[in-house]
Amino acid sequence: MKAIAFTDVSKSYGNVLAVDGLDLAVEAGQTVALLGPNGAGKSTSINMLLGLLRPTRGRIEILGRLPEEAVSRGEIGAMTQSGELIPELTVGELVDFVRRLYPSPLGLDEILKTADLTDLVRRRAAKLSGGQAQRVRFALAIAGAPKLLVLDEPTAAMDVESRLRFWAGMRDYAAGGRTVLFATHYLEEADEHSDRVIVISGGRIVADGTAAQIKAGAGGHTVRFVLDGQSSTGLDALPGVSAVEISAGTATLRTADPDATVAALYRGTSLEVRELRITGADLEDAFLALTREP
Ligand SMILES: Nc1ncnc2c1ncn2[C@@H]1O[C@H](COP(=O)(O)OP(=O)(O)OP(=O)(O)O)[C@@H](O)[C@H]1O
Repeated sequence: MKAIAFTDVSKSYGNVLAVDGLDLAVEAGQTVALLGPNGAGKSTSINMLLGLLRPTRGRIEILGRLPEEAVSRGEIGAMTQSGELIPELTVGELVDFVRRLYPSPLGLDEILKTADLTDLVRRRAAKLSGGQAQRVRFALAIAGAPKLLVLDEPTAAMDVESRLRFWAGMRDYAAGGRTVLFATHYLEEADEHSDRVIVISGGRIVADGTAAQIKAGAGGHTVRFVLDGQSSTGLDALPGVSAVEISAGTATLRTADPDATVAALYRGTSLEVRELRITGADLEDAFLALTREP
């Protein structure tokens, strides 16, 4: 049984097609990053997965059930982009209150430790910083020991320190064989904290694999050098080159064979090449290549 199964799922808002025929299967135990630019359809997909929105077409199953059923059985924990905390309650009261609503919750101490809130247990919610409040939302999401944890841009309000603590907690939680799906704009988070990256753009999946596979699929390497005012004519015909961009006097060549490209650049052109740099494609290059508007 799959943890998440989308079969030909679409969602329209009036005449805006937000999600366009999504097919997606996630095995139990995977940690999946959902990556995409603004408006790609990430939140819409997550809200359908949580049973908060119904698809216009297609079918969604979570752990073999309809999303609403999985939610009502406490099998999905979620951290969405909104969600008010009750300001008068302390962190400890709030977490304990929510965990008691579930049939087989995690222990209070375990939740507080996983979300790194032990030192804040007596702090009132009204006095929490943005990053601390996000860690409380994370604690509430894991309180019922859900088999599937869904996080929509979980680190949006967090500083670097809070992010590190948050990801350590998420990894602890996932390590117990649970399934995690998180949406993010941060490529490095997808790279570091997931074992599968799904890139969506315009409501469709445009790439699906490990971060390494997606990087490799983006055209291998980048050769950059300072071109200044010299002509860029012919750069796109150099061996291996699949794309050329000129920006602020710098030429960026995407190439499958950086050695051949550089050799031809020196031997086959009369350009004065300065500050040459060769890099492997990173996830950001891949992401931009995959989600560029046609
Ligand atoms: N309630 C709504 N009514 C009308 N259009 C909507 C609604 N919610 C989302 N949309 C549109 O659907 C598309 C997908 O939006 P969605 O919020 O799912 O994207 P996203 O990938 O989560 O974006 P972001 O990264 O900005 O949160 C966008 O074009 C958006 O404007």
